[in-house]
Amino acid sequence: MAMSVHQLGSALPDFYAGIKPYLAITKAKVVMMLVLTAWVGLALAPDTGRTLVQQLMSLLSIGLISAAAAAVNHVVDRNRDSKMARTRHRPLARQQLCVSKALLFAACLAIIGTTGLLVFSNWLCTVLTLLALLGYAVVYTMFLKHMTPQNIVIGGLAGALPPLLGWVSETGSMAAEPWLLVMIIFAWTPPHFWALAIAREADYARAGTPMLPVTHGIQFTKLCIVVYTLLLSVTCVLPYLIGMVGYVYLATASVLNGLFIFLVVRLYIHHTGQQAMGVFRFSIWYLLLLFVSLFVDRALI
Ligand code: HEM
Ligand SMILES: CC(C)=CCC/C(C)=C/CC/C(C)=C/COP(=O)(O)OP(=O)(O)O
Repeated sequence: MAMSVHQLGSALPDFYAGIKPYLAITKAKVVMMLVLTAWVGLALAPDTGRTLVQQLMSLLSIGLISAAAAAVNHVVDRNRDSKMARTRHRPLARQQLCVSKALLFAACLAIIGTTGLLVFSNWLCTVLTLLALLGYAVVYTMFLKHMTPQNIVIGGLAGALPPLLGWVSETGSMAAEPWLLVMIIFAWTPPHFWALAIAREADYARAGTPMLPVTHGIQFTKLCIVVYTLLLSVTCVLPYLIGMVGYVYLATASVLNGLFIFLVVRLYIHHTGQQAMGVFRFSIWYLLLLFVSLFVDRALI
């Protein structure tokens, strides 16, 4: 029987309430950023004559596998998440979604994503994306995160891989250029995360997670943030130096790096929790604008 407009109007909120917990465990905004960086890797790769549909389906598949990794992270961390103010509202921490449903959802995302990559991309891209999934969901979430304050430095490699995944989805082989983009995200991750960890230090201490500000103190963490931000600024110049991109990128990167260095040095000198959150929020804009500038630069050449 056809549904009336009135019935449809009341069914839609119910449907949304049903899928909301599933959406929440995908870390959708982070995944969108990961897909953007994969897209840039794809756009900068040599043209191999693939169709737009093949390219978009490859990016979608990388996004689905990343979302699966995020869902597993929610399952594994549900008890610790329930002890932290920032994460205690999460569906698994609040027992609003059960483990088996979340794992089934993650498996579906991973299977659809893997099939998508095999059909629309190539085996090397598929294997590397699955390695990134394991790197984040197993190596980082199950082991490193709870073992060492270097957790996010080593585990950060998984989140840094998407530009390489995008490139390889296009070419079927690795090259130095996408590795430079991986290195940029790799160097960006510690300032990105440690700024937040400083602001949320008490939360991490309560959950017993050995994040750097908890184990080595806030002042030392701020020093590490400054060191990684300087390393990031140097790494950012490399794509220009090897002729991969031009002045639009270089100018954008210079302004962004200048601002980032200013903010982290200011944080080092006089610290407030508010400034640490400012650095964290800026880090997200930084990566977004840097990768958009790579894209624009290439489009203008
Ligand atoms: C091991 C590596 C990383 C760690 C530990 C980390 C940690 C975090 C944490 C704890 C948050 C806050 C989430 C919240 O408010 O609940 C966050 C937010 C975010 N991260 Fe990362 N991150 C990492 C890597 C990345 C990577 C590689 C990207 C993208 C390329 C990224 C993009 C973002 C974005 C866009 C947000 C904001 C999300 C929002 O507003 O909901 N992160 N990150
Ligand atoms: C296939 C592929 C590219 C996989 C990468 C997957 C992925 C979602 C990486 C993002 C890294 C991230 C948000 C880490 C935070 O985890 P956390 O547990 O420290 O943060 P939380 O406390 O907010 O959960």
